[in-house]
Amino acid sequence: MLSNKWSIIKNFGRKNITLVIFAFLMGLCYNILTIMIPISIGKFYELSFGFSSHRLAAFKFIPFMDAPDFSSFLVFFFSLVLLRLVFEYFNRYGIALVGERFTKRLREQLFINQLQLTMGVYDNKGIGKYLLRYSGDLKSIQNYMRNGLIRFLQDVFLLLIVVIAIGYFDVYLALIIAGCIFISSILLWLINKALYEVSLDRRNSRSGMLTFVNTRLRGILTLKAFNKYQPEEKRYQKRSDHLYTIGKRYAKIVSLLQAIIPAITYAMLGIIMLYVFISAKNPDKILSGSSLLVLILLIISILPVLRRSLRVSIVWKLGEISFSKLIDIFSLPKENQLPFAHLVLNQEEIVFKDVYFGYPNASKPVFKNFGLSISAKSTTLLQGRSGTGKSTFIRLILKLMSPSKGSISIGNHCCSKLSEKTIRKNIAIVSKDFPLYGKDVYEAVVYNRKDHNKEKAELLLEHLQQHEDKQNQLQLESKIGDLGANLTSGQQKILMYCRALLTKKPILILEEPLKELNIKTQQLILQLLKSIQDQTTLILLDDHEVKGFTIDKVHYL
Ligand SMILES: Nc1ncnc2c1ncn2[C@@H]1O[C@H](COP(=O)(O)OP(=O)(O)OP(=O)(O)O)[C@@H](O)[C@H]1O
Repeated sequence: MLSNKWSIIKNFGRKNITLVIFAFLMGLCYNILTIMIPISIGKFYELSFGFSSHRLAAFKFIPFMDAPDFSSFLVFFFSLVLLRLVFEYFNRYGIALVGERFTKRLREQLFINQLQLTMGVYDNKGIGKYLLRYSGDLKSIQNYMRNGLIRFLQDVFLLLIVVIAIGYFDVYLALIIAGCIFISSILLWLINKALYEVSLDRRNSRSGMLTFVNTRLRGILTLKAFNKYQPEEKRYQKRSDHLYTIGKRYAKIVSLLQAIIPAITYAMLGIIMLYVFISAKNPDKILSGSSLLVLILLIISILPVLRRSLRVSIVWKLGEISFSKLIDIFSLPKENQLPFAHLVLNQEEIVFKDVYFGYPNASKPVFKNFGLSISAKSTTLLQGRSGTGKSTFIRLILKLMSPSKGSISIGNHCCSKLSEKTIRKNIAIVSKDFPLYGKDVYEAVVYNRKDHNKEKAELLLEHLQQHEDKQNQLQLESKIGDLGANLTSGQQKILMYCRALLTKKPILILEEPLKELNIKTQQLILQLLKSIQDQTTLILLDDHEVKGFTIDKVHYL
């Protein structure tokens, strides 16, 4: 759906058609009134000094052009000013709203998209690449929508009607102006092309620096503990120097662009003056005082619009870069492309058949022809030393990763045919690889925050903490810090149990089930597990045997 820029824009346009038409209509009215003001000044000139121009009479269809006296002219003139104010306000507001709505939609899609990317994508480029980014891109895209698209179309339309209005007074002059605009556009398009290359470099270099800082800050404790300030400073400085060099190149081209646009517009005025001077020698072509005044005012009133239109190609180019970045993200592989199915997998056997899995950047696979079957409502221990693949097993069963060969199935359902959400609805986990998440205990253990869940959570938490020291006991309101950083490892483990047990899912996976817990809490947990053993498929992963518990099957990794 979001495969290219135009499909994104069209999609938005379709859903916001009323707003877009409103902004355009307001712009149209505002443009017409902008042109009517210089024309009305010509009328003022006629009324005040008694001149009369047959060319100005061509605009008789405009109400005030017929004004018999100065006072009725003034009434029309002030109505014109007032209407222009109203239309300009609604036009600007409409365009701004289009920009705001467009980026709102994009940033929401971007957020969901980044959450839904497959694990392989994060592993490939580093999670930092997908964090806290894209605000600059969204700004360029907003600018593209507002100034590059809607306002630009409006400006072109205004320029067109002004050139036509000038054509009423003098066809040759209108052609000269149109020619000048055309030549200037080509010249500026060429300069902007050079600017595009530098802009691309500058943006990539800036993005690289953001990722750099992000990674350093995430590892800040190690940096501090091992006194790594100096090498990091040097690396950062190197990147910063590179960005400065690109910045200088960018500044050179932008300065040229900024200086050349006014020069072009003044040169155009010069050409027009030359034309008027030459045509003044031809008695047939002499323009009356009021027509000349209207012409000058028309030309002056379009100068800012002309400048804005000539600058637009950089808005397009920057928007283009940002759009292509976002489209790249939208086209990365995502989870849950398969439909969600309401399946309760409490009677199904879990089977790993000839599973082959290796991490993309690792030299040897973690699993090679790995086979295993786990009966429903049984208790299985997967025992293996560090690095034998316990965490990888969890990732595979949760479909965070998929095997390159072989299959994983739950009952008759092959996991490759089930959406990730369907599978995860049936599995609860206690593992250090899935840290606590939320600002307080309640948020960390309960997903559905309805009142009756709060009571259940409170009771279970109290039960699980009965053997903990008073000062270590947590309340639902206790703050947990970033990913549980404020808590001891024992408290974290208790909350992980609380989170897993509250969901009452048919499959429960426990990595190192008793580690970090005091002896009495270990006994408590074992009792609790025993009480659910006959309704739950329990999978324990540990590097040694788990005592005090009936295990149906042990599988050595
Ligand atoms: N993202 C990754 N990229 C490359 N290799 C990885 C990745 N994650 C794990 N590995 C490698 O895969 C192998 C299995 O790792 P895994 O984390 O599954 O082991 P484990 O049994 O859970 O170990 P531990 O008990 O120490 O957590 C290890 O050799 C590890 O180095």
